[in-house]
Amino acid sequence: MAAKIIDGKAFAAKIRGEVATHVARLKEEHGLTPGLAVVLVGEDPASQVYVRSKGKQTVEVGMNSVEHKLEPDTSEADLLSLIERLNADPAIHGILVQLPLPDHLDSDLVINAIDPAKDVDGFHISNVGLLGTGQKSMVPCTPLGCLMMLREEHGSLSGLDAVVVGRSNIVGKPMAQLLLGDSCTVTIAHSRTKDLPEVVRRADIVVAAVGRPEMVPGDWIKPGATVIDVGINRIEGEGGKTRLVGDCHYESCAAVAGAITPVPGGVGPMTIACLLANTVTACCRANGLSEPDGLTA
Ligand SMILES: Nc1nc(=O)c2c([nH]1)NC[C@@H]1CN(c3ccc(C(=O)N[C@@H](CCC(=O)O)C(=O)O)cc3)C=[N+]21
Repeated sequence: MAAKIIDGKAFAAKIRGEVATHVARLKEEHGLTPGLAVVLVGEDPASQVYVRSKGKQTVEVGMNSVEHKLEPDTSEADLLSLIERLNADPAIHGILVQLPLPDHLDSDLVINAIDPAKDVDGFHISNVGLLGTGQKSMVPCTPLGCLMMLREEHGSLSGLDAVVVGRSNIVGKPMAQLLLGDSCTVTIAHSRTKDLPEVVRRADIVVAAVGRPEMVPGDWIKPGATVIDVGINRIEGEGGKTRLVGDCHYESCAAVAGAITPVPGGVGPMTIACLLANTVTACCRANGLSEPDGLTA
């Protein structure tokens, strides 16, 4: 059996279309233009690529995009004062500080300095707590994108066995909370998990978010399971060229899974679409307006 390939690129384009419709309505009916500020400290080339593509897509859906590029040796005090300014700026509805930050900056401190209402990454401790208790929050973009694809694929997720491989604060933990919120039976597995292959084999839904290239082989996958591959790893390919691979071994997993997300073109584009969706949601909440349906968890 060959798996259905979940087209994250097409799904993300659909989400961006819905976001654009809401942005147009906010402008027309309320004179509001959602604004997203992206803060990048240092010059990591991969980060610069993401920041550029976020900025481009933000403008394409009709929102304002502001980029702050800071020197790699920027002090914590300077970064915190920029965040304070953005917190106080009524034209800015979403703030994203690109991670990882250089080592001399305390990322927990920096993230928790963002106004939770503008924390479109959903990384502030208030948003983490709200999500964990089932209250309205800003939901982290990558897990939100994964949830949207899973709901589209399955309809109801109720009662399904879900295994999340990886326990990071940005993907694994919030992903597990969202799956639990949709009534899955959730296991969080990680590098110390005993009998990892056996644990993964139980799952109707596998979300791989460990950051290790092609770590999950097809013979760990239950036939017919849905595989969501969050990994984006650049590895050495043939002839010295680099290529992108996920955390799952695509060929072998696709041979047994019922459905699978490719890398690239799966979770990555959905992450950016959800960032735009979160910015519209934040703008609506900030102005006491009803928020778009279907763009939140
Ligand atoms: N505060 C913060 N929030 C983030 O959301 C965040 C971050 N920091 N730091 C860096 C990571 C990385 N990230 C990606 C988003 C989309 C693609 C994406 O669209 N990738 C394309 C391929 C891109 C390529 O070809 O390199 C795809 O998967 O199809 C990739 C990576 C968001 N991140």
